[in-house]
Amino acid sequence: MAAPQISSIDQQKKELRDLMAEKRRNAPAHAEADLLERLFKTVQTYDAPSVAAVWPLPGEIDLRPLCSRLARDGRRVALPETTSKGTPLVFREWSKDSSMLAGRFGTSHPDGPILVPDLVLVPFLAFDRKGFRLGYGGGYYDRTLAQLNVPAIGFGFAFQEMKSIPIGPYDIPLSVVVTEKETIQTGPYNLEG
Ligand SMILES: Nc1nc2c(c(=O)[nH]1)N(C=O)[C@@H](CNc1ccc(C(=O)N[C@@H](CCC(=O)O)C(=O)O)cc1)CN2
Ligand SMILES: Nc1ncnc2c1ncn2[C@@H]1O[C@H](COP(=O)(O)OP(=O)(O)OP(=O)(O)O)[C@@H](O)[C@H]1O
Repeated sequence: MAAPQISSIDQQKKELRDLMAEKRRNAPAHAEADLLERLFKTVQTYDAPSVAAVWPLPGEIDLRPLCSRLARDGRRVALPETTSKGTPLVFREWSKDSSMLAGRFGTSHPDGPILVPDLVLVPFLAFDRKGFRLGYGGGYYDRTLAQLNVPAIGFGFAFQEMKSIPIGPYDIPLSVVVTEKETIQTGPYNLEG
């Protein structure tokens, strides 16, 4: 039987994914709190009534304290439900009393109504200064952002920066990338949303 064809971009992405997952396991402790603080301040510059965050997978940056803070600040908070492969994410409203349901690939989503966000916080394994990112390879955020057309704020640690991320035909650049060290304006939406 012939081996499955993997494009060279997909192969490069797989190698970067393995490297960045390893680096993230060694992240310093204070960096995460610094990142959440900067991310909160960045969200505050957007006039977005509803903000999509993510519920952490093991080893990921934990946005749960930020979710609570955004809700207290008067934003509606949405979290993604991981839909079947090849379809955009669906976002569901979260509040501190929400029950969480188990979803695909170990993800969790709130047992709440669908809420279309005005701003999306996007996780990544690696990013570059043009706003391109490397995710888990599901293509979920690219499909979702293509459909929503709202600003996307990427968040991660400074060491996740790469000189250049291999770009595929569907990759949509982030508007801003927030790390524990800086807030990098990358895309066309910038601060005005
Ligand atoms: N916390 C969190 N939630 C998130 C994401 C994320 O990166 N972090 N996503 C960001 O997109 C979406 C979920 N995307 C994911 C895509 C693939 C896999 C995954 O583990 N895939 C397996 C095998 C897939 C398969 O069976 O084909 C793997 O890659 O080994 C996990 C999450 C939405 N929710
Ligand atoms: N809008 C789209 N329409 C069709 N295919 C797409 C679209 N967006 C992404 N894909 C495909 O999905 C696959 C995975 O994409 P990619 O490697 O960019 O995922 P990722 O951004 O790393 O993952 P994620 O967004 O889930 O974190 C690729 O084969 C890509 O071509």
